[in-house]
Amino acid sequence: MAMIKVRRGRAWQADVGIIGGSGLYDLDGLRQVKEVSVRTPFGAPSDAVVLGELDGVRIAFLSRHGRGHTRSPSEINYRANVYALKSLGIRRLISVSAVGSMKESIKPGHVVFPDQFIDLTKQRESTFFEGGAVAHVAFGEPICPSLASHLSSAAHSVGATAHGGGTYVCIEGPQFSTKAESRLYRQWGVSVIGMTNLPEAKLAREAELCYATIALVTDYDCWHETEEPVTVEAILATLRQNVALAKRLLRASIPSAAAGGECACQRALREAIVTDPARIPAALRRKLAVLTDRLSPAKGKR
Ligand SMILES: CSC[C@H]1O[C@H](OP(=O)(O)O)[C@H](O)[C@@H]1O
Ligand SMILES: Nc1ncnc2[nH]cnc12
Repeated sequence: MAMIKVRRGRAWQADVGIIGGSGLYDLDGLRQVKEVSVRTPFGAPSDAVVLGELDGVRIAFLSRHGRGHTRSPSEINYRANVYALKSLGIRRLISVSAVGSMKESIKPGHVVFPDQFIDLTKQRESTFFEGGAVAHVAFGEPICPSLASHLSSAAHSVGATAHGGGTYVCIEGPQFSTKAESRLYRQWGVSVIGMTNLPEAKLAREAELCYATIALVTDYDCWHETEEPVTVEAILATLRQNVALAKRLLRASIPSAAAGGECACQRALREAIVTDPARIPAALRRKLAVLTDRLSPAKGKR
């Protein structure tokens, strides 16, 4: 396996990053595949990044929990994952995730493209900016509407039953919710429940990446009166049927997603860093360079 330390001299540039969640540990149809073990100043990503070409688009694929599913949602180093993909040059990041449904009409086997989040996590590192550099990015629209619309169009073309929009409540886990919690989230009007996407979306925004999620519905959590409460066994059984669909959907969406123009997500840091640059220690500036290089006067502040 190639070992690369990616900082400024980027050896291989990808267009689109994909983070595969539960059940999606690889991609079909990738050509000229190589694996790279990316080191980041935030530690090690969940696994090696798989690089390759899919229908002419350069892809960087990372398994969120690691191949073999070795990291729980609380143990995933989201910062290293997003930083590693950013350092490979991607501008768009597609997440694929298993979720529970919080509405009767959203059935196991369906696909949801959430556009909002509620954060109930408790112990996640969800910013790159700390220790002497402070940034506050806008997060009112946490999902890139343009990327989500490419995914949603592709969903129809591959025959998926898809729901556009909806709120994803992100719990800490790894335990599933209690019935009281599940009923409460339903009162909040959320559409789906999961344990991973919120820190990733925050970090993607700080990394100026367009981010959108393909949420594969696997269960009705534990609120449903007549369905069995969620179990891992049931989730994996539904995923076995759905992963092929998710792969087809990815393949159908990637060419148009990659061809999309620049959008506001890719300028998220422009007005966000409040710290006086003269006060940011040189070592921290180097650590953040992959994220902030574009903003330095030499590269032209857009
Ligand atoms: C294995 S079921 C619970 C697990 O699945 C989801 O993960 P991901 O978003 O990576 O597909 C959920 O958030 C839990 O981590
Ligand atoms: N019911 C559920 N709760 C949390 N995460 C999930 N991932 C898939 N189903 C889930």
